[in-house]
Amino acid sequence: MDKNDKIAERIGDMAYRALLEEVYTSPKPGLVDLYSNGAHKDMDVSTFERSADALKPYFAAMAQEGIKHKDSPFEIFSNIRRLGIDAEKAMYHATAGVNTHKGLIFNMGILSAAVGACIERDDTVTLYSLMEMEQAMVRDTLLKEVHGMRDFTSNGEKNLQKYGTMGARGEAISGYQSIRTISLPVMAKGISEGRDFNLVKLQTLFALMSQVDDSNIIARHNLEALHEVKGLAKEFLSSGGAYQEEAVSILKRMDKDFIDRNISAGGCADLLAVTIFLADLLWDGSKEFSEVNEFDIKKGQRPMG
Ligand SMILES: CC(C)(COP(=O)(O)OP(=O)(O)OC[C@H]1O[C@@H](n2cnc3c(N)ncnc32)[C@H](O[C@H]2O[C@H](COP(=O)(O)OP(=O)(O)OP(=O)(O)O)[C@@H](O)[C@H]2O)[C@@H]1O)[C@@H](O)C(=O)NCCC(=O)NCCS
Ligand SMILES: Nc1ncnc2[nH]cnc12
Repeated sequence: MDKNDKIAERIGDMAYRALLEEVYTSPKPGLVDLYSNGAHKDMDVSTFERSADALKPYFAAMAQEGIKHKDSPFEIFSNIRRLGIDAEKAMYHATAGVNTHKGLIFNMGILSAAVGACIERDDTVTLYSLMEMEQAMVRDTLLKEVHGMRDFTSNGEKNLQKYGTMGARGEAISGYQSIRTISLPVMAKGISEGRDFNLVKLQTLFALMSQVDDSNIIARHNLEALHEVKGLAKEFLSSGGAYQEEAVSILKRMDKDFIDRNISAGGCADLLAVTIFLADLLWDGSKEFSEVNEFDIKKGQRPMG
């Protein structure tokens, strides 16, 4: 295995671990975790584990595409879209037809490829260089697709037509603004304060739920439900969030409520997984996050231990 294969494999492994770190975060109201299947009758933790196993080689293959075509971002994106379709098929095969990570494949696939391209081009990756590469890869193509959309079949497409919300595509088009401005700073602060990582991940999830237009909530309900969930998340955060003494009992009660009402913030769960991946990739744990803007891939160095 040559150097590039090793880097691609390491990126795939980091993506894989981020998927497991996300689903193991507990208790996540309405979502699958170690205590409950949330508002999902068709999946549990083992479904996500099987899906993550199946997807790992595809994230590595997408990183390889980034490495191979570092100077032609358009080519990277068109190549990984084909891989993305194959990854979706592998996901459905591993889960017996359940959609665990369709949206995640899109966003983690794009970023895995962008990481590969940055490392091949610069021997390192920063948040800035990563998002610059990602924008060169996807922005024009996705903007054209969204503006030229005529048939609205998927949940996200129906949401776009009905409400103008952009969902997973919107995150990619914006250079993952929700992650750059909401979740990554919360996660980095929690890690640098030495807090329990499960609580840091819960705090990060709620920061996302308080602001993100989650397609899953909209598709299952409407904008009113989305605004209600954002309000509940804001309330939870303002009473101390995941770091308050009563956090777990509050979240378990909220889980029952979300299950009864079929509320699931699958999009925010995806963004949590991507945030974990980026925190692992970009932050070596030695400095305050705000000071850090040049990162090497630290072989084996992981903020989460
Ligand atoms: C570009 C696609 C993602 C198009 O998909 P779609 O048109 O459906 O667009 P969205 O609805 O916006 O996104 C689909 C999934 O993305 C996640 N998501 C939702 N909101 C956001 C957001 N604001 N930011 C980021 N990501 C978001 C979410 O995925 C997760 O939830 C799914 C599991 O939950 P569940 O409720 O069970 O979902 P369903 O089974 O659909 O509902 P039920 O029937 O159960 O009620 C799971 O997918 C998680 O990942 C949204 O569901 C993409 O699909 C596409 O076009 N792919 C083609 C290949 C490609 O372009 N690849 C690029 C390179 S890899
Ligand atoms: N833990 C989870 N539960 C439900 N949907 C999800 N989508 C991504 N992660 C999820």
